[in-house]
Amino acid sequence: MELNKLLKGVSYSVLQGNANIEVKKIEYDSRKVTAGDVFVCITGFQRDGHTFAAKAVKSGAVALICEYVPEGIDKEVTIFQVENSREALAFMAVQYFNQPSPKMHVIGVTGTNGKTTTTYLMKSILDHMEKKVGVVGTIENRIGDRVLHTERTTPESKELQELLDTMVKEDVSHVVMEVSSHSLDLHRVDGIEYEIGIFTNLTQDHLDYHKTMENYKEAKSKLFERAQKSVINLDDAAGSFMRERAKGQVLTFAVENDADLRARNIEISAEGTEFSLTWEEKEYHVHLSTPGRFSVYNALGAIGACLLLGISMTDILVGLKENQGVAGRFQAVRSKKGYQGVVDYAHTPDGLDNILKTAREFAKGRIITIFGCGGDRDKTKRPIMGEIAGNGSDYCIITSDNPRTEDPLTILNEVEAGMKKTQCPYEKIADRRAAILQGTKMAKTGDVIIIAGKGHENYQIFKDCTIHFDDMEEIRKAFGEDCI
Ligand SMILES: CC(=O)N[C@H]1[C@@H](OP(=O)(O)OP(=O)(O)OC[C@H]2O[C@@H](n3ccc(=O)[nH]c3=O)[C@H](O)[C@@H]2O)O[C@H](CO)[C@@H](O)[C@@H]1O[C@H](C)C(=O)N[C@@H](C)C(=O)N[C@H](CCC(=O)O)C(=O)O
Ligand SMILES: Nc1ncnc2c1ncn2[C@@H]1O[C@H](COP(=O)(O)OP(=O)(O)OP(=O)(O)O)[C@@H](O)[C@H]1O
Ligand SMILES: N[C@H](CCC[C@H](N)C(=O)O)C(=O)O
Ligand SMILES: [Mg+2]
Repeated sequence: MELNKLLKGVSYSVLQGNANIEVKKIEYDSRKVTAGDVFVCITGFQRDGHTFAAKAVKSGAVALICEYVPEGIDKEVTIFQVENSREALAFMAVQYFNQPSPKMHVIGVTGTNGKTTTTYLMKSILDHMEKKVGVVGTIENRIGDRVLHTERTTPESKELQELLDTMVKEDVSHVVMEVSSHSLDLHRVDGIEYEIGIFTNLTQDHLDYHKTMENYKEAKSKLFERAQKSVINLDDAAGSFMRERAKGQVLTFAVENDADLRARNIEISAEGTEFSLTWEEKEYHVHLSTPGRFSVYNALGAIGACLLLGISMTDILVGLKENQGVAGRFQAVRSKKGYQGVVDYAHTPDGLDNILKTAREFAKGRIITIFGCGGDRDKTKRPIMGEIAGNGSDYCIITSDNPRTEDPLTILNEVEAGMKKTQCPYEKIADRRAAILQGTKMAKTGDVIIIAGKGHENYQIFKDCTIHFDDMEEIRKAFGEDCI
C-alpha cells in the first residue's frame, strides 16, 4: 500500500524521501520488521522506539514515522514526522485494514468495573438473535465460537484493526468490545466508529497510570464523544459528566435515580437476581443468573444497548436468561459440608465492596475472604481494599495476587495496613494455594469463602516466572471429595 494513503487523516510533514513509496506492512516493534515495512517509532514509558529506528532500517524498513528525527538514518529512507506516533499508528492501521469498524455494529463498553460482564450479557442476547458476534476483552477475544488468546483488555491499535478486519472477513455482524481507559488515552481505539458506547461506572483504579481520578474520568469520556449513541449509568457520580460529553442519542439507566431504564423490586439470592423494569409503558420481569445489585447495573447497560440496536425487550430478556454467568465472575462452588466458595475477579475497592455486600445478603454463616492486590499496579488501592475486606468479612486471609516484579510480602503488608483499621481477625499467607486450603479448613456449614482478585485468570505472575494457577481449580481441589 502507498504510504501517503496509509496516512489519510493524519497531519504530517515529509522530512525526507518519497511520500508515494509502497510499504508492505506496518510495524511498531523493531523486532518484527521485515523488508519493505514502515516502522512507527513510539515514545514509550519504558523505552523510546526512535532509538530502534536504525535497527528497523537494517531489518528492511523503507520508511519511518517519527515524532522527531532519529539519529543515523540513511538519506534513502523516507521519514514522516507526526505529532503523536501512537495516534498515527491507529489511523494507519485503520487504512491498512480497510476501515473495518463501520462494516459492523461496534458496541464499546467502558467503566472501572463490569465491562467484561456487560459484553457477555450482550453476547448472550445477540446469540439468541442468531447474530455472529465478535468479542474483544479481558478474558479472550472471540470470533463467533472461535476463541483467540489475548494479553490485554484492549489490544494495541494495529492488532485491534487486524482483528476487526478478520471479523469482517468472517461475517461478524456485531462486535462487543471492552474499551479500557489506557486504550482511550493511548490512542489504541482511535479511528474506530462506535455505534454505541456504554458507561458502567467510575471508581478508583489505575491511579498508577492516570495519577488523578479527573484524568481517569477524562480518558473514559472520550468514548462518549465518539460514539453515535450512548448508554449511561446515572447512579454513578460520573454519569452526568459522561452524558454531557455524549455527542449523540443518550439512553440512561439507574436504580436510585430517575432514568429511561429503571430497575425496581430487586431481589437477590444465592442463585441470581430478579428485578422489574418498565419500558414503553409495559412492565417486564428480568432474571439474571448472577447475584448482586451490581449485576442489575450490568444488565441495564446491556439491555439499553440492545434496545438501541432495535432488539425487542422480549427477545432481550430471553437472551439474558440464557446467560449462565461469566467465567470468574461470582462463580460458586459448593461443598457437601454445607459451605461454599465464590471465585470473583473483584480487584478494585468498589468491586470488592460489592461482592462482599452481595455475599452478606445470602450467607447463612461467616464470610471468609481470601484476597490480595496485584504488583506493579495502583498501590493506593491496597490499604483501601484491606479496610473494605475487613469491614465486610468475618475473617480474612491476605494473600498474593499477581506480585509481578514486586516483593509479595511488601504488598501483603500494604493491604494489612487497611485491615488493621477494622476489627476483623485475619492472617497473612503469601502462598495463594496455602491460603485457599486454610480458608477451606476453617469453613463451617453456612459459611461463604470469597476468593477475590483473579477470577478467570489461570496464571500467577512472579518476578522471575509465570506459573499455572487457577482459583476455581484450587477451591475444587481444596473441597476434595466433598466438592459438589
Ligand atoms: C502502560 C501501558 O499501557 N503500556 C503499553 C505501552 O508500553 P510502553 O510505552 O512501556 O512500551 P515500551 O516498552 O516503552 O516500548 C516503546 C516502543 O518501543 C518499541 N520497541 C521496544 C523494544 C525493541 O527492541 N524494539 C522496539 O521497537 C516497542 O514496540 C514500543 O513501540 O505500549 C506497549 C505497546 O503497545 C503496550 O504493550 C504496553 O502495555 C503494557 C504491557 C501493559 O501492561 N498495559 C496495561 C497496563 C494495560 O494496557 N491495561 C489496560 C487496562 C486493563 C483493564 O483495566 O482491564 C488494557 O487495556 O489491557
Ligand atoms: N457494575 C459493577 N459495579 C461494581 N462492581 C462490579 C460490577 N460488575 C462487576 N463488578 C465486580 O468487578 C469484577 C470485575 O468485573 P468485570 O470483569 O466485568 O469488570 P471489568 O470492567 O471488565 O474489569 P477489567 O478492568 O479488569 O477489565 C467482578 O468480578 C465483580 O466483583
Ligand atoms: N485489568 C486489571 C486486572 C487486574 C487483575 C489482578 N489480578 C491483578 O493482576 O492486579 C489490571 O491489569 O490492572
Ligand atoms: Mg474486563
